[in-house]
Amino acid sequence: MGKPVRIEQVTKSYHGLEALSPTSLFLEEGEFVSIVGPSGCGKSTLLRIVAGLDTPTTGRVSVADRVVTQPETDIGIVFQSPVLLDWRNVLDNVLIQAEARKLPHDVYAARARDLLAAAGLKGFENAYPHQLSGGMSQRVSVCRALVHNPSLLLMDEPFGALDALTRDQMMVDLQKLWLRSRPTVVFVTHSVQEAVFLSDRIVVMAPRPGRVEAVLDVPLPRSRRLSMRGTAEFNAIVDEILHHFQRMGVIRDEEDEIPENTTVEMAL
Ligand SMILES: Nc1ncnc2c1ncn2[C@@H]1O[C@H](COP(=O)(O)OP(=O)(O)OP(=O)(O)O)[C@@H](O)[C@H]1O
Repeated sequence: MGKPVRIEQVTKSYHGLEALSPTSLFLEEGEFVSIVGPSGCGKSTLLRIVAGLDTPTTGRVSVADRVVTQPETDIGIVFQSPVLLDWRNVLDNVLIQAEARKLPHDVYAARARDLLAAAGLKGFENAYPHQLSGGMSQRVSVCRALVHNPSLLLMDEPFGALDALTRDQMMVDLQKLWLRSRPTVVFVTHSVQEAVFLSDRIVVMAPRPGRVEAVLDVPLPRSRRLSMRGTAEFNAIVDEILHHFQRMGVIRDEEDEIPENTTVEMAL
């Protein structure tokens, strides 16, 4: 189970310019929270600060009451690009995290195989990165981020480079993997539908300077199925988020209204 994360009045300025204005957020243990917002609103900055890869200008982040002051070790991170090592096979790429933490190889090799099977990669353990599709490579990255059973999983547009069908499958698979161990998740995405499908709560961010515009609950039952995207409950939440972006002037259409069931992938 994941640990709670407390973000308290965090700001970030670069060269005197405020990229992120005071941001506070509390993530409960095992909660899946997505951050959506236009380019440049500080999503990646906030994620890096939570990971301890960057320091806030003011404010602080704590994970289970311990203030983050350096790169966290009990976390898994997935970026948009899979960053696999070409000379290591799939299993050995997943095991990098375990090796870096000097964890027992046999135990973690079994766990890696189990995760790969759950991610639909059974039979590919000995394949090399150049033999994988983009979706398969990103599945390997997700397994690598989870193999040491982290209490916090941070994902920065992990499916952004994938085609729509692969993204759909990745959402389903990620939900399945998350439900197995329930780490606390911060998931940055430009896809409103992806955020609604996966999240317990969604943070809508506004740009210049980056700030939290709204936080929405997603009270849809789990485990969620792709067909849920056709339901009124699902689309009401999508519409609510889109209206926030309309109000901010981030998206517009000709009549300045959002048509029913609009799919906004990357208008942001
Ligand atoms: N190292 C840096 N030096 C100077 N400015 C930076 C640096 N990193 C980020 N910024 C600025 O901070 C702001 C927020 O950037 P950030 O990458 O967090 O946004 P984002 O919401 O993740 O954007 P995107 O969706 O395009 O990835 C931007 O205006 C960016 O130019």
